[in-house]
Amino acid sequence: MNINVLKCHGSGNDFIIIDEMNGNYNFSEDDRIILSKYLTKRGRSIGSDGILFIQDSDRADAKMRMFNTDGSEAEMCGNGLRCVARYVIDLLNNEHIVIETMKADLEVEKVDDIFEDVLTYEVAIEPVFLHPKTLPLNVDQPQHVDTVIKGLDDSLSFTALSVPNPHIVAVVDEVYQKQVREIGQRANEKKDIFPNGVNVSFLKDLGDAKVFVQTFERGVGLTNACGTAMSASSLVSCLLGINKFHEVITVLNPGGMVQCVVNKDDEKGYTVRLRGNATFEFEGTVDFDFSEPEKAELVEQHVFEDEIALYDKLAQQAKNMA
Ligand SMILES: N[C@@H](CCC[C@H](N)C(=O)O)C(=O)O
Repeated sequence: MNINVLKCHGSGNDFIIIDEMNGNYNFSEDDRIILSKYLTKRGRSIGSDGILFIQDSDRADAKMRMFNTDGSEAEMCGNGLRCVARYVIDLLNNEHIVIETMKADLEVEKVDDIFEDVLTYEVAIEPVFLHPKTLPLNVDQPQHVDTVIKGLDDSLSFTALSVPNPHIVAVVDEVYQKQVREIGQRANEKKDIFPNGVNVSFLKDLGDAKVFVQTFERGVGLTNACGTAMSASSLVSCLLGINKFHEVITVLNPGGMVQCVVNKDDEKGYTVRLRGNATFEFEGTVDFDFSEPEKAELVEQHVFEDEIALYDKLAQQAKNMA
C-alpha cells in the first residue's frame, strides 16, 4: 500500500507524521507498531525518533498518538505536539486549536518566532504530577525530589515527575553523553524500579535563565531533544531554585533550543508552556507491505530546503550559546 508521510522535527527530535484523518488507511494497532519499528530505522526507508499518527477526535480538533522506535506508545510528546499543531493549524486555517492526547486535551497555538523566520508553536504540557506512583517509580514517599534512587546510581540525585509521561532529571555540573546513555539504559532495564520505563535527563545550569538538557528517551535512546523532558527539567530547575516560576527559561539541547515557562497555580498545580520550532523536512510516499516491512521504500516528493536552511542557523546559534 502507499502511505503519505511528512518528515518533521522539533529541536532536531525528528518524527514521521501519518495523517489517518485524511488517509483512510484503516490501520490496526499491530500495524501502527510495525510501522513504528520499521519506518523509524535509520539508514533504511526514512529513519526518525518516532511516528506521530494524527486521527479524528470526537472532542478536540484532532488526536495525536505518538509511537517510539521500539513500537511502544507514549502518553505525550512535546516536540511532536508542536509539529502536529502546525500540521492541523495549517489544515484548519485556525491559529488556536486543541489536540487530544492520551491523557489530556491540550491547547496549541502559533506564536511569534523565537528565532528569525523559524515558524514557532506553543503547546501546553500538562497535567504534571510529582507523586512517584504517577510514573510509576517504586519508592515509598509522596515525592522524590533531588534524591538518590536506590539501585540506579549512588552518586546522582534525581527528581521524578510525570508530565504526564515519566521523567527523572538530575542536575549536574557537566553533561557527558556516555553517562546519560548508561544511566538511561540502566533505568529502563530496572523494571523493579520503573515498571513502565522512564525518560532520563541531565541538566546543566548555564546561568541567566538558560539551561542545557540532554535526554535518554524511553523506547528510543539518546535523542537531540525531548520536549516533555525539557519541560520537566525546567520545572525541576524552578523547584530547586535555579530558575523562577512564570519566567521564560531558554533550554538549549544538542538539536537547538526552545523556551519553557513553568507556571504554578493554586487550582491547576504545576503546568508548563513549551515554545519552539516545528520544521517540515520533506513529504513523500512510502510503498509499504505489512508482510515484508523491511522492504519499505520512500519516494520523496518535496523537500522543504528553505526551512531546513533557516533552522540550521538557529541550531548553530544554540551551539554557540551552550
Ligand atoms: N520526544 C518526545 C517524547 C517521546 C516519548 C518518550 N520517549 C516516552 O516514551 O515517554 C517529546 O518531545 O516529548
